[in-house]
Amino acid sequence: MLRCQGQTALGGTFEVPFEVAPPPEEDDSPSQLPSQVLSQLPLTQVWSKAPQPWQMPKTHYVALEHHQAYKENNLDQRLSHASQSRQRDCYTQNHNLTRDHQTEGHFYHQDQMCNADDQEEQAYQEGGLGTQGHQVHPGHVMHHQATRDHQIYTRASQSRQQQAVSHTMQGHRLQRGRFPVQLTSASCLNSSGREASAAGNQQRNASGGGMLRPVADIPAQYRSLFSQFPFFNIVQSTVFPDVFESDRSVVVSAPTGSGKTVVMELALVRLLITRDSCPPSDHPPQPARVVYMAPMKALVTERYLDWRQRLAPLNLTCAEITGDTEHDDITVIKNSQVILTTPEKWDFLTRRWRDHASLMQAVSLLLIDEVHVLNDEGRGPTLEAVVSRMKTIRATRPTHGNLAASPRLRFVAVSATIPNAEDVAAWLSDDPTPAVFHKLEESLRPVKLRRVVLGYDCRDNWTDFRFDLSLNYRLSGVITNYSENKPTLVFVSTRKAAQSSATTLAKEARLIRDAAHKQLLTTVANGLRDNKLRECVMYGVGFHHAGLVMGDRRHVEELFIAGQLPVLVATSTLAMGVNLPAHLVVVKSTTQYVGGAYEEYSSAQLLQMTGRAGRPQFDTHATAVIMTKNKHKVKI
Ligand SMILES: Nc1ncnc2c1ncn2[C@@H]1O[C@H](COP(=O)(O)OP(=O)(O)OP(=O)(O)O)[C@@H](O)[C@H]1O
Repeated sequence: MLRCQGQTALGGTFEVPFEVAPPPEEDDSPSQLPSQVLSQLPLTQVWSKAPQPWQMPKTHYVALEHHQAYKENNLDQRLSHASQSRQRDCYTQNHNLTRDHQTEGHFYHQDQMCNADDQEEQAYQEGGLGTQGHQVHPGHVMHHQATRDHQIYTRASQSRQQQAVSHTMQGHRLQRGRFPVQLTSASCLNSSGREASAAGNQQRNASGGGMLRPVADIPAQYRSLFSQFPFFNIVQSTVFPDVFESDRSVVVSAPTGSGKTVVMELALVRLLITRDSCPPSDHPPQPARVVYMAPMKALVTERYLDWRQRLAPLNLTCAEITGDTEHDDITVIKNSQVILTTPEKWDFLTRRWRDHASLMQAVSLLLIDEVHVLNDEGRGPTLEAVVSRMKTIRATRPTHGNLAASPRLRFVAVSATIPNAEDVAAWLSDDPTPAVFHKLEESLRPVKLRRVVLGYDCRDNWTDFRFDLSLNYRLSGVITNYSENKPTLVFVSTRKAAQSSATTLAKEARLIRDAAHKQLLTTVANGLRDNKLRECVMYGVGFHHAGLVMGDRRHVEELFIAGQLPVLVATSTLAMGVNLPAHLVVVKSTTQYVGGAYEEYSSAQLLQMTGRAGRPQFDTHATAVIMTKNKHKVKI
């Protein structure tokens, strides 16, 4: 009888007895982790990321005696990270693995290793790693092996695993699509309202739900869209069956930075595949169109710039149609397959839709980003009107013989902060095919986020403006304490505050790394139009708000994304979805000036702002610091 030990999220320990099944005699197919073990695991425990020995095919089965070598050599050691194939070689050659001789010279640095005591932290990171694919250490995922008294971790090369998934690794078979990352039961609620346990999840979805789906599951001609990573992350993999393998409308509520753009791209590819699958003779007069709607022009522009480039190889033409663009919008729509717009602009364009009925009826996919604006008193009604009108247009659509050639209008709505995803799904539903919803919890955020709330005194005679000003002088200390010398984004409520905070920081903080850094910043600063911005950038601080000319904004964004601008102070409008991620996010004061008075940020606004913390490509963890009045501290 073996025992698996570990720590729970609440700091307690757990111990689960289990037996290891003997290696399968005849059958080469993987067996499963004993269900009694799974059922006893704490909910917060992210479990193994690679096949356990008892899940491996016979030829991969590793007798426990070989693990004794690990155990004896590593009792007080940090954990070893070995590529799966190397491990197999080691095992079959019965190598004794020593600390410095692991994996035939493939020794991993101490800082890439973890201690069994850090199991929960590591498990969390691995959840992130699994979801990011390349997060903790590019190309590696964790293989988690329990022994009698000690947890031993090994790392398996992700690329090897991918090969295994595609059945090419040394001729051994692992089940396609069953990339071994399991969801914690508390973290996933599907539209049937059931929580799925790790084991239950596997059973629920034998086609691979609960496992990371490889990009190889997408037909080859569309894979270029997902070339940056080998696997869809845990959020994307969870919704994959509903988004990519069905035509139902879907609502996805998932944490900030969890890759919801890819979810929309999966729906887009699904539409292309459906269209491509039918003979050209069956096609209706208008080609199928996709409309992407986001509540902010900045977000639309960002998506347009990205998709224009990435969708071009798929022969898709994108068009950005917002209030800012001045051209014959209808002609532009006719000439494009993907239209990126705001609800307000689409509302305007579709009011007289009967004048261009066939054009509007050709919209087959409506992607709604940041769908939580439905809850916004000002903008919600417009979005609601647009969706209702699109439903009407859908209802009037002539049906062509071949459904694949003339797919129904499908809605895919995503957000990080939609509390009532089920209501939105019900609203988007179509009678024969009700929409599904997925609510994925914060624990699935790829980059773990630490939230710190700092309270400050506000004297009785101070106005909110005065309090806000006083925080300028605290910023430098907060950044020094929490940034780990990594890029920091500071959110403020007004343009004026952005400029004044940046100016104070430029005077107080020491952010220049060396002479070369100074030189680079000076060169960029000299190209900026705004005098104040120029002065600040020289000292490593930028500010960003709608009052700046577009060129200045772009330069500052690029400098920040490149990691050369240590601090960027921005107005809170930048928070929603715009991809300027930082290691540290500071929310300087929780009040904003609206309609002539100060009011507290809503929790959704705070979530959007703090959600910018954590750059999946660079960070395994991130920090968000919220600076507020002492009296408000408890409320946040
Ligand atoms: N499967 C994946 N593996 C690795 N990185 C990924 C994966 N999917 C997405 N990413 C990266 O994660 C980052 C965040 O993605 P995205 O902007 O789509 O998140 P989001 O959920 O829309 O966030 P927000 O709610 O903040 O707008 C991007 O840099 C993207 O390239």
